[in-house]
Amino acid sequence: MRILLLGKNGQVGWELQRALAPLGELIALDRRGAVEEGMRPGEGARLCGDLTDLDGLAATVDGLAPDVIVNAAAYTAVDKAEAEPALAYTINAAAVDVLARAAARNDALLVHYSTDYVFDGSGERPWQEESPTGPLSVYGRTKLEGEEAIRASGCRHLIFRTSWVHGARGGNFARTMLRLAVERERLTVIADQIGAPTGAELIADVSAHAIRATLRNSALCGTYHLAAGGETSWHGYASFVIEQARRLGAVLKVEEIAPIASADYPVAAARPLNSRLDTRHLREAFGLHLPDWRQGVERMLREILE
Ligand SMILES: NC(=O)C1=CN([C@@H]2O[C@H](COP(=O)(O)OP(=O)(O)OC[C@H]3O[C@@H](n4cnc5c(N)ncnc54)[C@H](OP(=O)(O)O)[C@@H]3O)[C@@H](O)[C@H]2O)C=CC1
Ligand SMILES: Cc1cn([C@H]2C[C@H](O)[C@@H](COP(=O)(O)OP(=O)(O)O[C@H]3O[C@@H](C)C(=O)[C@@H](O)[C@H]3O)O2)c(=O)[nH]c1=O
Ligand SMILES: [Mg+2]
Repeated sequence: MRILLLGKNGQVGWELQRALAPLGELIALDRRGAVEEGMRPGEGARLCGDLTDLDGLAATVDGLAPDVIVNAAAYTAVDKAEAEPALAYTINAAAVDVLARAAARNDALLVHYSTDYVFDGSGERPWQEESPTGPLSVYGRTKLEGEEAIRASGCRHLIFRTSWVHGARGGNFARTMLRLAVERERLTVIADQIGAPTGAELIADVSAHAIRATLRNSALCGTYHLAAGGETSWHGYASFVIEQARRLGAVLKVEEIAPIASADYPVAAARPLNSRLDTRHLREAFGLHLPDWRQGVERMLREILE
């Protein structure tokens, strides 16, 4: 079996390199691409991993004819996307459309990631897969357009909507809090946005299990919510990170972590207040357990700090 992984050096992509390796021959690309190994030096074809190169991307999938395409690449700078909507659209929607059509042509399974930011954040009930969407930001809107392109293409697919991703490698909220806690005595952190921090390791491992199951049973194809168990606010998340980091011996300057409202934290892109994702469909379809978010965060902190 041949697997094509795009975005291999992002938080999720990095963990997928590990989790997908035992499933088959893995061709992992970042935006710089690679040269396919030929029989003789210089003979290999150029492999494109750049999601802004739509023709290169289609040619790469057709050339490799993979059994599975896993797309971990995305435009993830939420505030910056408000000023760069065209680029965000190309990477999060147009390129995904190209991948979905190529998957359909090559009868490949397409695995893709989406976000809690496709929802408008109203209410307090966890969102289900079929709940009405209503993105508040360019990032959320372009991610939703990517999902819709996949569903319209007719390709076999798995779309995993996840939330608040963290990994030991790459930029994320926990790392930002650790950095600020060294520099400042007081942090102000939003306490009225509720969701679940989810580890890139967990996402990658669940993806590998789900891919194996779906290759044996196409009825499992579809859109699933994939987030760690439990819920918290960004303030609760920050407080846990600081407390655990101290327990692990980190020397931090911070003395106060003040809870604030979203309205008191002006940013370019609006975020949903309710980012809770109901993961029952995923757990039941694949027979998996999703551990509490604290477990993944603690593990990441150990990896960073010990
Ligand atoms: N991060 C989060 O909190 C959440 C993420 N998601 C989704 O999960 C998936 C994985 O996210 P995550 O791993 O955290 O994201 P990261 O930002 O860590 O990784 C995204 C990767 O995409 C790459 N990329 C960006 N533009 C291009 C391009 N034009 N061509 C090729 N690669 C490109 C980046 O490369 P480079 O480093 O070179 O820019 C980076 O390696 C995404 O679909 C994201 O939307 C969903 C919910 C939450
Ligand atoms: C740095 C900082 C952020 N915040 C707030 C802003 C924001 O609402 C929240 C998180 O900040 P971030 O910039 O990490 O958030 P953001 O980049 O919006 O994170 C999102 O990324 C995309 C890719 C997703 O798909 C989402 O699931 C989510 O993880 O915390 C504070 O309240 N205080 C602070 O000091
Ligand atoms: Mg961010």
